[in-house]
Amino acid sequence: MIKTVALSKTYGKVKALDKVSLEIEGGKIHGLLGPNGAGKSTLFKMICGLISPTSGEILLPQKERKCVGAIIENVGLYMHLSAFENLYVFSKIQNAPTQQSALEHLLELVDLPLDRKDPVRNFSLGMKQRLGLAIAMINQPEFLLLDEPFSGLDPSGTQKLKNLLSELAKQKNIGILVSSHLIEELNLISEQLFVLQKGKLIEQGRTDSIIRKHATHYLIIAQNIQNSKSILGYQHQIEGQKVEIEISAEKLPKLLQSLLEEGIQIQSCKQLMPWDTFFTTEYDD
Ligand SMILES: Nc1ncnc2c1ncn2[C@@H]1O[C@H](COP(=O)(O)OP(=O)(O)OP(=O)(O)O)[C@@H](O)[C@H]1O
Repeated sequence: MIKTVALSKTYGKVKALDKVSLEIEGGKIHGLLGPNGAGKSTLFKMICGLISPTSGEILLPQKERKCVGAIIENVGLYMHLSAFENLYVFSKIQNAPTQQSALEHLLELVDLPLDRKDPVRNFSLGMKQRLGLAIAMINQPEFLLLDEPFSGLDPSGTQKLKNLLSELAKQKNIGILVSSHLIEELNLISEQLFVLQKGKLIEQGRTDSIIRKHATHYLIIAQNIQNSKSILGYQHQIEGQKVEIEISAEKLPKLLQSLLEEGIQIQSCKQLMPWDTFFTTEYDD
């Protein structure tokens, strides 16, 4: 298990991380949800030993940080080299085995073809991410820290990476911490969820229960929503064609039915989490 105890990092006046205590368990995928600037990369960098905490502690299962593999910010690949050559160079740097069989095993582990000899600049983003994962696996770590690994991936690339991470957690008993600013990316793959906001851990628990607990806010987009009388019975806020409404999941179908009967042309209806609202505010600033 990796444990952080009241971990804090201050840059001048900015509290990048404020007394964060969490545990990463073997064999499980943990999600780290937070908007830009929440402190996700800072947390990853401190666990990897790239920066030191201002205060607090990080307890690792072994003294050596070799038990942790990571992709932080982005995958630094040698674009002019092949996947095999990249693995060779990174293994050499890390004093790990460089035999063909060891490197091919890593390629197979992340579902990359063994017969691609061309430079990785030709690879899709998903393939580059999976190669980054293979590099993070060079020392056969017990834990993986992946900073925004789904960023920029298309749905199929995202699904492939999700499957791969689930397999690594289950089959190799690896404890994984994956960050994202989108709940959709962490829902279904992460068993445990940590929510960071302005350096503070504002929620932690089972991902499904956190989502269920907050499942009372919806965003409905409809052209003539301002004409609706049905929404008046609920706490709501209208902005143009959008209405943010507080309603239980059980009552929602009835409301949608009433809207249709009123002739409201619904374009979409999406469940909102508190952090969705928070993130929107952040982006608008
Ligand atoms: N080296 C640094 N010097 C000064 N401030 C920093 C430094 N690194 C990070 N910060 C600040 O610390 C806060 C947390 O940054 P961090 O990069 O950890 O957030 P993040 O959640 O990873 O965001 P993003 O998703 O944008 O990468 C931000 O306010 C950021 O500007």
